[in-house]
Amino acid sequence: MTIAASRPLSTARDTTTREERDAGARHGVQRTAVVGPLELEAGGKLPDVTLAYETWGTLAPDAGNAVLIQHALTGSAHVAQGDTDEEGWWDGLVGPGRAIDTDRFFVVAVNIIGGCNGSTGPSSPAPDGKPWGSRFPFITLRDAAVAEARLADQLGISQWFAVVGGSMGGARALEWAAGFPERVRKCAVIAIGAHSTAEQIALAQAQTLAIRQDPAFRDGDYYDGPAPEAGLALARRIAHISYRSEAELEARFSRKPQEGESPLNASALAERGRYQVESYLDHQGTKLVRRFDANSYIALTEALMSHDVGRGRGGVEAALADSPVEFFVAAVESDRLYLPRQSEALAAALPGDVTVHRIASEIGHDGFLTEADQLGALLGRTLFA
Ligand SMILES: CC(=O)SCCNC(=O)CCNC(=O)[C@H](O)C(C)(C)COP(=O)(O)OP(=O)(O)OC[C@H]1O[C@@H](n2cnc3c(N)ncnc32)[C@H](O)[C@@H]1OP(=O)(O)O
Ligand SMILES: N[C@@H](CCO)C(=O)O
Repeated sequence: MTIAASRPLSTARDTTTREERDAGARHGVQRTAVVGPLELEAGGKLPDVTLAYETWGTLAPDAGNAVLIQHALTGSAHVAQGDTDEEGWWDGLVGPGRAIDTDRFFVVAVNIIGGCNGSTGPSSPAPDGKPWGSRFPFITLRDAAVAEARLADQLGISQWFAVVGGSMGGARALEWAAGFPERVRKCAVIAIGAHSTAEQIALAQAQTLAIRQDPAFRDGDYYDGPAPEAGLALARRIAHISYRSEAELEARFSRKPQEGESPLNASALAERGRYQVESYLDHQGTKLVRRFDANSYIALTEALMSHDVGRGRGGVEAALADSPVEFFVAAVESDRLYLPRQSEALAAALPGDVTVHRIASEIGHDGFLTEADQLGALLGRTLFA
């Protein structure tokens, strides 16, 4: 088998301490690995990349049971609860006896480069010891796959049994399949198309501008002062509307006022009470601000804007037409951000007759998270049968 190693293994080193290594033997506990310098697709360079990752289950002697799970925009490597107290974001799908059965598979999840959950990102120290901030280079999802391939080398995994992801995680999975076809047996691409569309880029730009125009942003060098929380919260509101369907928002909130507030009764504009849906979006914004870095939000949103599996490969069809990978494609029926027809177009570009599985949900894009049981049933009778 050809291993498309991204750089010599000798430059990659695992820097986990003894204690971290012992902790890493427990499932769902974060570990880190240094995978060396990374020349980036768009021309920049990261001198020494750290990846945070978690694992569940046991790697088979032939390393043939390894599954890589890729998180979405604001996700982390904590896919499943494992031996920890913290719930995972795909607990319904990953765990003992689940569709991705950790009694059978060795599951790995990696925090993407550019993120803020343990891997090298804008809030990490640059070589001068100060946070990267505005100096953090532009990264693409392809760069992320290259870095992750080095981690796979360190873990002794020459080929994944499967790479699975939803939303931005699906785009990352697709990048793995296109960039390292010999290293991926099966690939599940959920709630994402082959490339970002004009509307997805437009919505993303509104989000990044919301952050950039917050006075606290200071061109991204805000780590010695207040964070651009208002901008990040506004970005999340814009995004969250696109993650939920019109029908779900209407059924849940309609025109109801938030309890104790009156949207029509105010003596001044600034005092107007909120509709329930406004309060809900405020809450989603506040929650994200507590757990996510604004620069990472921009870096990853712009990486997702650049998503195009056909870039530099002669287009989407040429990138995938002769792929040896077995693909699974799924779309959420009510997704208004990553439309099911975009998943259909992806499937049409893949070799063979690839069915687009429909996740029945009224919720919208976030259905790939909320309908984990349904997705598990679909994966359990296809890729993971
Ligand atoms: C694949 C990935 O990597 S993604 C990683 C994980 N991502 C996330 O966790 C993203 C953030 N979370 C989400 O997007 C969603 O919570 C999901 C998709 C995970 C789950 O969706 P749902 O269960 O439908 O939750 P929903 O979006 O409705 O949010 C419920 C919250 O809104 C709050 N809420 C509901 N109505 C109102 C209101 N009128 N005013 C204020 N808050 C409200 C609830 O109290 C609840 O708060 P809590 O989350 O702090 O407990
Ligand atoms: N709720 C998901 C949606 C993006 O796919 C996230 O925040 O990552």
